[in-house]
Amino acid sequence: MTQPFLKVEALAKRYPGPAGKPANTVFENIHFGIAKGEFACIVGHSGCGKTTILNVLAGLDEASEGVVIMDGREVRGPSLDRGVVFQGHALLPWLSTLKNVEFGVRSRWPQWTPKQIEAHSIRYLEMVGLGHALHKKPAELSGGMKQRVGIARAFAIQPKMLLLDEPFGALDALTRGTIQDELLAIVQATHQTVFMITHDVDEAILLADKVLLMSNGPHARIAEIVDITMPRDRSRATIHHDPQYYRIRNHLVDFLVNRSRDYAAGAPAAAAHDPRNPPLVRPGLEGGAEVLPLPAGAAPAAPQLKPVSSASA
Ligand SMILES: Nc1ncnc2c1ncn2[C@@H]1O[C@H](COP(=O)(O)OP(=O)(O)OP(=O)(O)O)[C@@H](O)[C@H]1O
Repeated sequence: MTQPFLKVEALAKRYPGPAGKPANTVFENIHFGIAKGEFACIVGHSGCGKTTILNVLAGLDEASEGVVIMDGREVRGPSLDRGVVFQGHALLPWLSTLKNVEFGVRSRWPQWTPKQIEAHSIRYLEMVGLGHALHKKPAELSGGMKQRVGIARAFAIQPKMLLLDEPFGALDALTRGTIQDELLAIVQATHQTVFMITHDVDEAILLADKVLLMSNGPHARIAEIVDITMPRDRSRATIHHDPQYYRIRNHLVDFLVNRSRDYAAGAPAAAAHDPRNPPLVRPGLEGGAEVLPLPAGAAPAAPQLKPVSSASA
């Protein structure tokens, strides 16, 4: 089997317990892979450790155990190979939109001339619809515009991997939808490899090739990996017409409402044994699970989810 572009093996994060008490294990036994050009979303309840995992992938935090390999090399510390967009936009307030993007571009290609840096930066700002706001300062921008600058800045350094920590979490629904569409278009055009945290199941289905479902903490793990096999040319306006949409959505929502807790309690996927429901999930290797195809005749109208392996991309 070919190695995934990003490989996460046996990752764990533990914080020391109070004197004499055992360590607090946030998550452990985390295994997954992301292929080049793949868009992976991670979903799970608050506090299960999603941001910690993203920070470890970014090289901004260290895991207590395990290893992250990207493009054949172990991740040890931050690098311009990985672009990060946080929920808070993290722009430099004294610099204009353009200068904020140029800052990253200059660090990436220090040998470029100012003209090259400017042209490259403008191209990415235009991609997110900010060609008209190049010289505005962050304070003059709306929340959505600031987040667009963050996205343009991250894409402009052409990272090998883009890490997005709930980038649209603070935006109103309309703005969020528009930027989701823009992100979808840019990712389709650039074939960017992406790891994104979201709490929004619909956002995950719209954007992702696969969704990693984390069980509740402590001792959280990747309980299931769901391949989103709907055609890649998705749009918010039409995605719910796809016959797979509600089956996948119900599966993800049911995980968050019921199974995430069951996995945490050590009794995963009780629904899988209910004869009224076709088996959908079975535990996989190393703490993951596979989403299985429907048995023949179980739900003739619903196209099947592609089987996935828990420990590889
Ligand atoms: N310094 C620390 N000491 C002990 N526990 C910590 C420390 N820092 C973080 N944690 C714990 O690690 C857990 C994971 O935090 P993290 O922010 O990664 O979760 P999350 O899934 O991203 O949550 P959210 O969805 O709310 O952003 C939390 O339960 C938090 O209490």
